[in-house]
Amino acid sequence: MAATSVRQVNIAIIGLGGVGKCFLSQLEQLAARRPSPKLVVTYICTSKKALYSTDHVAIDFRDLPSTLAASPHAPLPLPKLADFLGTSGSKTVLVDNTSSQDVADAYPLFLGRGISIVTPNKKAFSGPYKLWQDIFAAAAQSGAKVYHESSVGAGLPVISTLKDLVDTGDEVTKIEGVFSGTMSFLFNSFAPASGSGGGRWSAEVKKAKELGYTEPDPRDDLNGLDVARKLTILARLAGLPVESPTSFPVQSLIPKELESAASGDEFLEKLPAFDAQMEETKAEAEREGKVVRFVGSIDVATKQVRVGLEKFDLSHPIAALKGSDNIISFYTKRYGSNPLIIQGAGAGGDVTAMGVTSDLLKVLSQIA
Ligand SMILES: NC(=O)C1=CN([C@@H]2O[C@H](COP(=O)(O)OP(=O)(O)OC[C@H]3O[C@@H](n4cnc5c(N)ncnc54)[C@H](OP(=O)(O)O)[C@@H]3O)[C@@H](O)[C@H]2O)C=CC1
Ligand SMILES: N[C@@H](CC=O)C(=O)O
Ligand code: NA
Repeated sequence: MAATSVRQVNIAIIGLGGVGKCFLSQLEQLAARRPSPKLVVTYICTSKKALYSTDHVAIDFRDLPSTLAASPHAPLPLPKLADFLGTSGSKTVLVDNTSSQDVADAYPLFLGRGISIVTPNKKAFSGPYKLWQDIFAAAAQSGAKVYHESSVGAGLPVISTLKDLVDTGDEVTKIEGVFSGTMSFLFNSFAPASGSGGGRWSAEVKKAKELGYTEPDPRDDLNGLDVARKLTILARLAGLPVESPTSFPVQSLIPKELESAASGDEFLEKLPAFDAQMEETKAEAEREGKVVRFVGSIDVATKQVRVGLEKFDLSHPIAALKGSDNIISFYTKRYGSNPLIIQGAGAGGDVTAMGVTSDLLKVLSQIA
């Protein structure tokens, strides 16, 4: 019997933080379970260091991040990286585990060179509408694939579900819910529906960062921009050409006095002095027998997108969420008045990396 040939796909990884490390561990397990195609990691970098060799030899990533810290290489500039990956002679998938706008802006370049992309980074898909168009045009032209499931709801099947609804001809009329793992965690612990417990707002923010739920700079969660980015992505997939995440009303929870904080660390240090503001927001809802939660909605017919605080009865499913759970309801013509609902952890390294790894599997099934 003839031996089965083992095809090879090269993998390049940018970003090795909370999500990147979990992705690497899932990749190792995947490679062990599935001998074909052979997955060869040829490039890994953080913002400071890179591991690669000019002859595209497989990187042994078992001793990371210490080997990476000891590497003499700085990351390749992105156009050089596109050359390096585009000339390897093998199909290549770039995994962007950063929240970098620069890396996101280079997606059309990579895709145009035939390099597929999987990523939890929201910046490319929620940036200027022109970038969105360039990304999908470059992919269509070269045949490279681009998947970003974890850019909304972490590993929850939010994007794939919305694409399936649209691609099968359903009409999405409204999307609403809790889209931030950080905001969900903060309000579920600061203002639980049970009424008991509830730590100080600033302490809960610190905890959310330690648990790996927040953006690298937690102000990007608290100013509502992270949710606005997710709604921009979903609105575009539902057919609304939203120009940017700042083109609709977004409520910020950053105290006015801290808007000019020089860094995320300075912001966290000064936040305890403003706990009374969130205590008042919580108390106001309690006086009405409700809890406050941070939500978003897209009304496709009226083209209205909004992000901010709302009060909910204690019996409402949004009031009863736990931990970092997201809940996302899709109202469509087919589903009528009972929406299709997706609920579960919406932040955290492992669940986010799961979305990235499953995107990689989708790409492999099409290119290898
Ligand atoms: N954490 C979560 O629950 C979720 C995260 N996401 C998204 O996943 C992505 C990663 O998040 P997370 O792992 O938590 O973030 P981290 O801050 O933990 O890690 C980011 C990594 O990216 C690297 N990096 C940043 N900029 C660059 C650059 N220009 N070139 C190379 N490397 C760079 C950083 O390197 P260095 O260490 O040198 O700075 C670091 O290794 C983000 O886009 C986030 O929005 C999506 C859903 C959920
Ligand atoms: N910071 C984000 C991470 C996932 O997108 C969140 O809290 O939801
Ligand atoms: Na998702």
